[in-house]
Amino acid sequence: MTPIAYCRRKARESGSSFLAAFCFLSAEKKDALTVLYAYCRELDDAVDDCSDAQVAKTVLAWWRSDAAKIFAAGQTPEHPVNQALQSVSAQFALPEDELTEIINGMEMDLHHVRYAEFDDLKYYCYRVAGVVGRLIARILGFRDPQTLAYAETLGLALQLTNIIRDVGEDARKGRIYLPMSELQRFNVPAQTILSATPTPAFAELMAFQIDRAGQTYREALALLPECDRKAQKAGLVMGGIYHALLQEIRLDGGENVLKYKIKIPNPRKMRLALKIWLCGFAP
Ligand SMILES: CC(C)=CCC/C(C)=C/CC/C(C)=C/COP(=O)(O)OP(=O)(O)O
Repeated sequence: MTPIAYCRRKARESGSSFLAAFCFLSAEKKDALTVLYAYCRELDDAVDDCSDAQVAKTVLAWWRSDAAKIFAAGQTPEHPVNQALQSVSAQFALPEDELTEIINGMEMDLHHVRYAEFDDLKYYCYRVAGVVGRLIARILGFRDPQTLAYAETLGLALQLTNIIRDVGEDARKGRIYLPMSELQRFNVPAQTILSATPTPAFAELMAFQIDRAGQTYREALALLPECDRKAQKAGLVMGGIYHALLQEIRLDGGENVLKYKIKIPNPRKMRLALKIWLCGFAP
């Protein structure tokens, strides 16, 4: 199997919310985003598949050394995803530090099961999603460098939405991403989340989290220069799909994230993608 065929299969099998956004792109950009997606997915799976943090650390160290070969003259990485990324990085001038920052983010996840302040959580989000946004923006193309700031902020909005949607699932793994200072401010003991027993205080905490994530989409969009709107359309579709997910969570009452994972059905995702591609996205 060729490296790109491997990445396509990996992306297809993931059933990600974002693949609908790739449909309207040229084959070249679609393949590049598929390779970047496969890289993020492989790293995520590598960590998730290890029940022991020490083993996960070793696996990530292997990925770090194999990914370094992408940028080392005359070297070929061993993993098919890194091999595919070698061509994509050269073609779209992807910076090494942004690609390795994603590995740093995954590693952070092994040590941090709690974040004290929102700024600590934001730093994690930058590493696992902000840089992904920047890399996506580089593949899609831009004229104004401020587009990178837009993409980084949209990455934060998406990651905050993901954290909100997955509060219950993460709690079952003993993880709470919501900042501890905010749990205290809203009088929500960690045990409420870990034992999945919604309370009025938890509902208020979630309403605050949902509002802030919504505000982050608006901040991101305000940063996108007009001249790059067309080139960045596929990223806007990704943002639109996740923004619709945030609205669903809000309409569902917010606190139900403790009980089940809210999803947008595939046909609605495709309709949304087409609508945003044709008419734009205004959160
Ligand atoms: C410019 C731009 C587009 C910025 C966004 C950057 C970006 C895609 C960040 C990833 C954040 C995220 C929530 C990943 C989950 O993916 P998943 O496939 O696990 O999601 P799923 O669980 O909803 O399918």
